[in-house]
Amino acid sequence: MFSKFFTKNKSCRDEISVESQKQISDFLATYRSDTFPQGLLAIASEHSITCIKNSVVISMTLPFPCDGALHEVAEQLTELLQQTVSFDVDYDVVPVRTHAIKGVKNIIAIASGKGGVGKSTTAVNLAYGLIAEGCHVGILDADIYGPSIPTMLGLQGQKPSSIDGKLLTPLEVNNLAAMSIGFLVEDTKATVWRGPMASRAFSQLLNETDWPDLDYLIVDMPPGTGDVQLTLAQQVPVAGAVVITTPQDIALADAVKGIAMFEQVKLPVLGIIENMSFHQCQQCGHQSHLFGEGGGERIANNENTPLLGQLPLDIRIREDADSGNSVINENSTGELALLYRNIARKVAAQIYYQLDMRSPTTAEIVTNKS
Ligand SMILES: Nc1ncnc2c1ncn2[C@@H]1O[C@H](COP(=O)(O)OP(=O)(O)OP(=O)(O)O)[C@@H](O)[C@H]1O
Repeated sequence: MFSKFFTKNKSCRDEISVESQKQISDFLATYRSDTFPQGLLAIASEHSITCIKNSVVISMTLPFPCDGALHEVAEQLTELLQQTVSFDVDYDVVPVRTHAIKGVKNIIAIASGKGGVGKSTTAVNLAYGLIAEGCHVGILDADIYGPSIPTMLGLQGQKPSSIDGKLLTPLEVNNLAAMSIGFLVEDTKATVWRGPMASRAFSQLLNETDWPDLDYLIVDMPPGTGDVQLTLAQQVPVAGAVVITTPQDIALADAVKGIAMFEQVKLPVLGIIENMSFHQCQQCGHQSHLFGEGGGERIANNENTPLLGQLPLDIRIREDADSGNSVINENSTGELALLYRNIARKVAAQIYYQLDMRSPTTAEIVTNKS
């Protein structure tokens, strides 16, 4: 559970007019958006409306992090009522599959059929995006042969400690718990490992880390669809996988192989992210589709999986990744940060709508199948 937006101060509660109460309730009952396709109230529990120091506060518990989406609702209500409206939310994320990784609720695998498409960069920014949306997140670098997460988090050269001599304490940066083989061995040593050795090392990393309480653990998978990737996909109790691609035909063909690999091991695919979709001119705003256009959408349609978002080829993303920073930590409401946050929220929403038994849509899918 995670409480935000507001510190409750029960001593200064005012009366809220019946008319305002009704206006808010009507608005919430009919509100629909990408994040809340069935409405906000359909997934909220314990909802109440109070007025504190002349501001309206809507309290509720929701099943996935969505601060950004609630911010939009609050803005619209503030406009409607001509009075400040904010949310006081608890997020109650639950594990959608049983597993033995202590502290971790849901594992999300970030994969790509092809190397160099920006999988690790996207994994890091999605992790920060989920934190910005209001939940607790960790990242595990499973890219045993080319661990880049330590550099992208600005943690190169740092080593995890151990309190009991058995479990490793993950490193932490900007509220993100992180573990990587790159913290433990030199890059050159890991690259010569053969398949079984690599998957053993990964399994130790996953199971012998003392993870704090995490709503989501992002696992940055090694690129490709070979034996190592297949073994890892089977080894990790993944809730769902996200496939990163660029718009080139060759990357798209490999992304389709990635989706097929997850289907083979019966892991749900949450959707596709198209990275480096376009370049936007800083001066005139013109968008050039350097690597082709519409490919991510096409394969999403063909594979019957959502296109979770399209990210630009942008020098700020590259510079931040190289210097251990993130556009989200620099400005969590900047244009690029919001793109990542929207995608992160969609990933969390997909887990709920597709796989969480509390969701009416999950129940529907299960009922239809049986
Ligand atoms: N949207 C983007 N805009 C600009 N540069 C990007 C973007 N996404 C990734 N990059 C840059 O592209 C390079 C490759 O990215 P990254 O290491 O994340 O790819 P990867 O798919 O994880 O690679 P590998 O397959 O080797 O693990 C990095 O220099 C990164 O900063």
